[in-house]
Amino acid sequence: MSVLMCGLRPCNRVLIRSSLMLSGLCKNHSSKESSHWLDRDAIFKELHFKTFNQAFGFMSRVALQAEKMNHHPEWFNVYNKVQITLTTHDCGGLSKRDVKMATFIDKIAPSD
Ligand SMILES: C[C@H](O)[C@H](O)[C@H]1CNC2=NC(N)=NC(=O)C2=N1
Repeated sequence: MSVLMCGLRPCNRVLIRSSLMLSGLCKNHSSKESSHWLDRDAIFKELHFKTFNQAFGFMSRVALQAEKMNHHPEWFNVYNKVQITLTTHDCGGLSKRDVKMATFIDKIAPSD
């Protein structure tokens, strides 16, 4: 954990981490010595909403942005919770598109 990430809000830490990693552009740090567990470069966030309708409305906005960017989240929704994983499948790791999508999501997501 770099000194940059200590003391920052989790979402800022994640964005700082992904920006640091992106300096190498799409580096895939998959661990070769793992016992077949998938180790991937991705960023993850869980969002909570007051209602299912608000959660679904948020997902609709992200879906439109995903189509506009041609960059789609991996996500799971149950009732008022949305779990989002961002990674770039074309390069098997993180790219600037993930940071752009995460920034868009942070702008429209409800504050903690
Ligand atoms: C063919 C199509 O343009 C590609 O598969 C796009 C679609 N959406 C995508 N979404 C994500 N997260 N990563 C990709 O590499 C990607 N590639």
